[in-house]
Amino acid sequence: MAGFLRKLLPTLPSNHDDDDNHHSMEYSFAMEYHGPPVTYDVPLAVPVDIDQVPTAAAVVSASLVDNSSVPVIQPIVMGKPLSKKLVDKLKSGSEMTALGEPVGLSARGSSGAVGSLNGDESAPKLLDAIRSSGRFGFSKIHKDSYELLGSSDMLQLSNDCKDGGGFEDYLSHVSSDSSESGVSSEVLSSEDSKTEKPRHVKEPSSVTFRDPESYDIFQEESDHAEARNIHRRRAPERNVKKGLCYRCLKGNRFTEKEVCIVCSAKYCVSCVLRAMGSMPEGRKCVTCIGLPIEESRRRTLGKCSQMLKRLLSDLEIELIMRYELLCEVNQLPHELVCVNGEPLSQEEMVFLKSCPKPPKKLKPGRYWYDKVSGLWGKEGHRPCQIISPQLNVGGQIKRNASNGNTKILVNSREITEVEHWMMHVAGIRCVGNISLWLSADGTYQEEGQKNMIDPIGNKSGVRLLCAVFSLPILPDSANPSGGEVNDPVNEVGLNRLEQKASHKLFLIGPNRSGTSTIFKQAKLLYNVPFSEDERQNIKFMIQTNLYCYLGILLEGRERFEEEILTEMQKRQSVDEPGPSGNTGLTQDKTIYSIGPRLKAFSDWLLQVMVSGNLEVIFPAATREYAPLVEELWKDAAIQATYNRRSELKMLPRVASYFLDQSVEVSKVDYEPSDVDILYAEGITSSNGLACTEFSLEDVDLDPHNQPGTLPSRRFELIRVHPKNLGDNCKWLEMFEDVGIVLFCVSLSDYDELSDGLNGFSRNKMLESKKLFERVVTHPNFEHKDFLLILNKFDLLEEKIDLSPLTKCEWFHDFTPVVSHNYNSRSSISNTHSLAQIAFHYIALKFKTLFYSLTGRKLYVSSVTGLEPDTVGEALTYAGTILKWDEEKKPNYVLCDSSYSLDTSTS
Ligand SMILES: Nc1nc2c(ncn2[C@@H]2O[C@H](COP(=O)(O)OP(=O)(O)OP(=O)(O)O)[C@@H](O)[C@H]2O)c(=O)[nH]1
Ligand SMILES: [Ca+2]
Repeated sequence: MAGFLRKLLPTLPSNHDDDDNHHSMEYSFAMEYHGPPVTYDVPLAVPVDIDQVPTAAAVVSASLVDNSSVPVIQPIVMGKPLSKKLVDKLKSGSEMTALGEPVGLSARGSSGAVGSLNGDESAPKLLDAIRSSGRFGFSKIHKDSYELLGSSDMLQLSNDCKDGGGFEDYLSHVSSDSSESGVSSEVLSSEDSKTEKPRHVKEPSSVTFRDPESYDIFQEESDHAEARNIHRRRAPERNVKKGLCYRCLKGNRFTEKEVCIVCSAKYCVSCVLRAMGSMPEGRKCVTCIGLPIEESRRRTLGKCSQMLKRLLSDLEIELIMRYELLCEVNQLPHELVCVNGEPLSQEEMVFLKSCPKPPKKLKPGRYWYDKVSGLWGKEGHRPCQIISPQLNVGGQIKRNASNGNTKILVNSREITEVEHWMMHVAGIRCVGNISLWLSADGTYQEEGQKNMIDPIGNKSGVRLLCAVFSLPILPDSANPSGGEVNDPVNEVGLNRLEQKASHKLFLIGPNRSGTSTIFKQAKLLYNVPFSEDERQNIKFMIQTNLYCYLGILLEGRERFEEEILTEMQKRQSVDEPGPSGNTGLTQDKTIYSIGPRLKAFSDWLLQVMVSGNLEVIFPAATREYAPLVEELWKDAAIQATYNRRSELKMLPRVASYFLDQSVEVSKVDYEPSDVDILYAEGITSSNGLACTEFSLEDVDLDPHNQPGTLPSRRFELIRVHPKNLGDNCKWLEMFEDVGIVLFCVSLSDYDELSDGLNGFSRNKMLESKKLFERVVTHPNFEHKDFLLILNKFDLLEEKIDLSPLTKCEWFHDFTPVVSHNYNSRSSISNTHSLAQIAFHYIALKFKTLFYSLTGRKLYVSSVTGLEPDTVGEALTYAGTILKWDEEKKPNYVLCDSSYSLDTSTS
């Protein structure tokens, strides 16, 4: 509208003055008079006070437009390709009157359709697409909607213009307009077109009346200064009630809608094509054409909704999505990306984006870049990817770029704790004040030294870590590019973690509380297969454990044998005092005695165990010793020892499960079953960290919902062994983005002693409590939900009758009122067993403790890790808690997911 005013009042200051100078202006200006004084009255030219000129205010609310019959002057938007009808009219030279349809020229320079054909590298492709499509039209569009130019029309038109010599100028005029000031409400005026009108084009009238319904949105011309900074310009905010279509103001939040990538206006299926036109820059309201996109929508570029796909043909969609991705105005503004403290120049941005491995999902922001290794991350954060090294972009990397505090310098940058931990896990031990060089091929080198340290990407444990922490994976010999291709862990881990918004469940508990059992149970429960690698590891672990169990048996055997021999000697000395020279060798034999061959094996095995080398020797030695295991197991002495296994404190409960099938298990070709895997002690990866993903159907908070109709959510279960958390659990800080902490405590701990260092042992429940306190109070978990898993309920049931709970001093006030019905379990009355009462008591102890530490509520589950049901219930519970959390937060999700909502309407 300001443009319109300008035509009437040529003296108005205009931000197009520069451009206007190119054109022959037919205005006359009054000059200041310098001549002699005059005697007659001079007619006064009163300066125009702009504020006094009556103008119609722009309609702000679309609701006013909706049902009014007032003719509305609509700004003409230049970003629209000419409609077929219009082109015909232009060619035939027919009168252009008040048009019942929107008018536009595809002439917005680099941002419009024609413009992108001129300037864009993709231009040939786009042209080809248009050419090969022959007559290209939005065939599916209803009624009087817009049509994209057919190829011949478009070429014809531009030829026409070239002949006339004016259209090109016109294009450049408009394009400089759009890039400098970006005015989207330019009015095609008689003055503008007088000198540059295309040959066959009749002069359009200066005021164009249009269908009041064609646009709801008005944009005021931005003021001059503001307009020069294209990135600060935004489409105006509009007050449309949530859920309504911005054009027809109908619908609700479940109505399928398409969103403008600039102003986030949402349009329903019947309005979207009218509101967005032919989309020369992708999905933008026509009034938003030429404006930079809303950065938060960058990730949705090129991702078309189902709704649009139904309205348009595949080819049209493809083209629009390509415009959306490639047109210049939608590109990330280079100066908004800062690398090592310096904003990028246009050239640097091109450099960065066209290198072999450009940063993925680049957004405006501040980044650091290690040119030597190619590591790339957000300023103040750990590395998040590896891009091509040696790019000449940004400034020099700073020591504190990633805000590390390890005193370990890698390529002049102080690395973060998580990187330090990774190096630690990878076997690169380094402590304070060391400076390393990490080259792009993944080798470390100490500054000033020649020897290389192995590429750390090689180790599978490290890869897993990288995946869990979304760290980039350094290249290694098998995968020199370090890329994601052919990299299963990275593929499955890193990428998936990034893509799916999965909730992280963080499982932790003291040694032997059963976290690995629960982890494995979850995998079995949700059918997450164990990888070949994992199976192999588990097999080796089971076999190694078997030798350990055998060792414990053999040690027991020795003890039992000695006991009997001492007994016998005592008896002998009592029976026949005096020198005992004539007692035969046969008398030394007991039921616990073994032959020399097995004795030699036994001695060797026990020696190995004492030296702590069991894991080094096995499973490699399995082939060699398998026959001996069979012989040993079948030996009467071993069987006799095994029968007294309850006296062997060292022998874990699960041992008998594996010992019973020791012949099978010891074989080279042994394949562990699911139950074997579940019962196996220890977990696959040596660093005690494991993660798995699974889906859970959404927990039903609404009782009216049909079962099975709920969407499922992705969960990621991460299990960490406390021994890998360092002193005072300092590594916990790396698990900042977990959704909920599952803290596992074994209920059977209460009467057990830990085998503490230096012979100092403590009650295990108190140890568990200590770790619980440490984790709960860790600053990282300040606002996290905690679900306490009280595990091994079966063991509690087993022993509570024999061993009172008060054996643990923390539980000194446990005085259950055992009801009279307690012993008659069949009684219908709702009596709790002593174990259940104890469970509730322990749960309350932890809840009280948690509340005193955090002021929040602790959730508790009773679990038997070896039984799938209880584990499943606990995990579902964790999911429900997370869901409650989401419900508590304002619901942005529904509105923003309007792309994907596939609920059909009208
Ligand atoms: N009876 C019974 N045993 C269980 C239960 N959960 C785990 N266990 C056993 O307890 C032992 C320790 O369990 P893990 O899952 O290995 O414990 P952890 O927390 O991983 O501890 P680490 O062994 O130190 O890694 C294993 O022998 C399990 O089979 C349970 O609910 N009931
Ligand atoms: Ca274990």
